[in-house]
Amino acid sequence: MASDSDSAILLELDDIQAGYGRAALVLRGLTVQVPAGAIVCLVGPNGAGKSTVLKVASGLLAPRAGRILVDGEDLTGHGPQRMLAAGVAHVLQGHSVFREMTVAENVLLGGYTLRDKALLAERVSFVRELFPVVGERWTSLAGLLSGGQQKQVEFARSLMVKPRVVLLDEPSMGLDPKATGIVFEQIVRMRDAGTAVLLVEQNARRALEAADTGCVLDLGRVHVSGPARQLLADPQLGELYLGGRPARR
Ligand SMILES: Nc1ncnc2c1ncn2[C@@H]1O[C@H](COP(=O)(O)OP(=O)(O)OP(=O)(O)O)[C@@H](O)[C@H]1O
Repeated sequence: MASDSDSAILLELDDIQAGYGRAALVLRGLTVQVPAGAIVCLVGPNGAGKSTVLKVASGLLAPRAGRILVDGEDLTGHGPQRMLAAGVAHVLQGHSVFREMTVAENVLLGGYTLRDKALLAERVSFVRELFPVVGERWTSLAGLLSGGQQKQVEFARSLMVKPRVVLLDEPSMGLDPKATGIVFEQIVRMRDAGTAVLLVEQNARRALEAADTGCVLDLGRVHVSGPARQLLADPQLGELYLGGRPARR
């Protein structure tokens, strides 16, 4: 029988090997666990395979070996549609709002599979409350919003189907420090509202400050993992992976 701590694992990638075409493997025995209600952050050098981990988790890239478990159910080999139905939503790198559509239209695209009108209305009010700017700019063209606001529209769209875990690929990409701060506050709010988060970020220090757990990727595996605060305080990791020494306390 699973122990309490086992049963709290929502998403598990177990000993994953994955790569592209005939090229060498990118992931070489990678294991990551995302507990329910937690933010797990993957950090590592450029090209370490962080985005590849998310693609495997959402079914965009089939692993060559290893298992993908959602709430203990083995979903290895299933595509994005099945993974989304199981509660795994993927917010891709870059900007994916439709600029010529309104915020409302963008968000509602995320709920197009919801047949139940009452449920759709409930999800709309949930995301409008969680992301106030989405509610305030509901009828605006999405292209008129700032980069950070557009990112929140993407988050809102991904939450329409009430996922259990959201995969976020470089959410701060292209944002200034202030907008980055707001986006990370919203990620914490998503977690506090009950959605687990698996996050990939270049801005490793800022991401680890928001995260519960950090995993450092190197050579296609998780090299070190632990409480995010512990990783932030480790001078060697700071030097190697986090762009310099941690701030003195
Ligand atoms: N669609 C693809 N086809 C072929 N190779 C790819 C593809 N996507 C990524 N790769 C290769 O896989 C490796 C890992 O890429 P990935 O994007 O997962 O790394 P990353 O850690 O997210 O990098 P970055 O921090 O630069 O975004 C790289 O060598 C990259 O060139």
